[in-house]
Amino acid sequence: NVNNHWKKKGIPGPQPELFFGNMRDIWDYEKPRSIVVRDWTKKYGKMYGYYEGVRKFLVVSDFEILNEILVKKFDHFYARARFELQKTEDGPKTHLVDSRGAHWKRLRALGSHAFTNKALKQIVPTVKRSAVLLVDGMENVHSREINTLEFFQEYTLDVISKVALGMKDAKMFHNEYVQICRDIFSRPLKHVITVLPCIFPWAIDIWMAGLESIGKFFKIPFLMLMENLEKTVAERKRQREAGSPSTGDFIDMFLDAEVDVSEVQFGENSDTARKLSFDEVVGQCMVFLLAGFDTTSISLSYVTHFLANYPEVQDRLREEIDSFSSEDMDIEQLGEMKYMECVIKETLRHYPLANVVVTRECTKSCEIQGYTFEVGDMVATDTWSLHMDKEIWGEDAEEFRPERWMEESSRARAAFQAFGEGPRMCMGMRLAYIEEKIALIELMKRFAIEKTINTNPIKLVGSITVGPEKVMVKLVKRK
Ligand code: HEM
Repeated sequence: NVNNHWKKKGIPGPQPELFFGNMRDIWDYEKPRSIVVRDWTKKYGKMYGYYEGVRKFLVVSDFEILNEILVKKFDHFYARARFELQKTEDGPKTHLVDSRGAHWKRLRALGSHAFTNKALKQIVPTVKRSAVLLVDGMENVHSREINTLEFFQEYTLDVISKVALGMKDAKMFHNEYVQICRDIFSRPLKHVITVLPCIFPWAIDIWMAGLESIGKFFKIPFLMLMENLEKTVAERKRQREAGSPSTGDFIDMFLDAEVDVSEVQFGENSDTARKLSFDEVVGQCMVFLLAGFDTTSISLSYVTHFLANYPEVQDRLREEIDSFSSEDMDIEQLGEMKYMECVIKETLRHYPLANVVVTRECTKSCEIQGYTFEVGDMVATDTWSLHMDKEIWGEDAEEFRPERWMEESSRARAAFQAFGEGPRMCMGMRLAYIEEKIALIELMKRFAIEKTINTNPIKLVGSITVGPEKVMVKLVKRK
């Protein structure tokens, strides 16, 4: 019986049921998987097992073990666990987030062109313009009570549409991608499309082929997005062939990018292409669009929730902002905004919204702290528990206290894993900080954020990420 796997190994965990395993506990959009997993950790400890259908996950929130898996023994765990909807082998359309081994290494190396210091510097003016449009939009709301999440979704999509897809004329609040992206992220695990492959993973390749053909007749948000992106990239290729100059956005960067393959041999399968194929360029754009949209907007909305609840934090942050002349704000100045960084980090410590993506699959057997990991074992990280661990963060771990980041501490840097950890950690972290900082500067220069009767509590929802259903606050114009 596959659902006996953990029991046989002496690993504790919630009792699975036939076929579904523990899936029925974690498949609701209204009861995010990460929160259920965190509650299981309280019951079963820092290492336990559960099942998504017959997919077996070992949940880890022990810092030392996580550090081994994500950093020190990365060469034994260089693959992310396959998502429910992922083919068994990498193919020409496999994108960065899903890819493995040499293929991943090459996509990562080619994608990193988008996040060099030079590239980020060029992005700053675009981000600033989007931030001003954002607060203009907020000012136009009559009641002054707003759901900040909705606004930040418009903002992050505006930024990423412009810097990644070169959509210079994208109109904030009228961007056709917003709804498609919202639909993609609100798909619960509890859907026949995802549940069946968890129960019958051996049929995944047939299932995926079927989905691709059905997708031509039904409006599946993800496939609609891919179709749009394919058209955009094809159009850009045509323009370039006709002699148009580079626009400097991610599409051009990816079409230009080349990598020296001798440096990127990795894993068991080799990959010798130097450039990205058409499908890979489309895949990179999709990954950056989706990864950049949801995470950053959710993170910003949580920040406004805390700022509304902690006026003293808000005052201190505003003091910092006012002490900089924001007209010529560049990357260096943004880097000097230390308190701002503490506020963002402390928020992400409380709400590590993307931990579902921080999974690994064992690719070479090894032993860690007495436990033997076998090839194919899947590890899910419970960042929510790690971030509230009193042994690491102290007795006040559950308090929202940005100052903790300024204090001397023997805590390992890697104890903070909102962006994952190790060679496979988030690629867009620096862009996320830049976007968040610039949005908060513009927002707080213009408004004070106040609590209303609808601010608390926030309800957490999600499947791939965990976000607030909404964050209601009142914006009061500063004199
Ligand atoms: C607050 C905002 C963000 C958070 C909390 C976040 C979090 C994460 C996490 C937890 C992972 C998995 C890391 C791991 O497995 O160790 C990840 C991966 C990734 N993120 Fe982010 N992210 C954010 C913003 C962004 C942005 C703005 C972009 C790009 C535009 C981006 C691009 C990526 C990519 C490409 C990966 C996959 C990396 C790989 O597989 O090699 N992220 N992110």
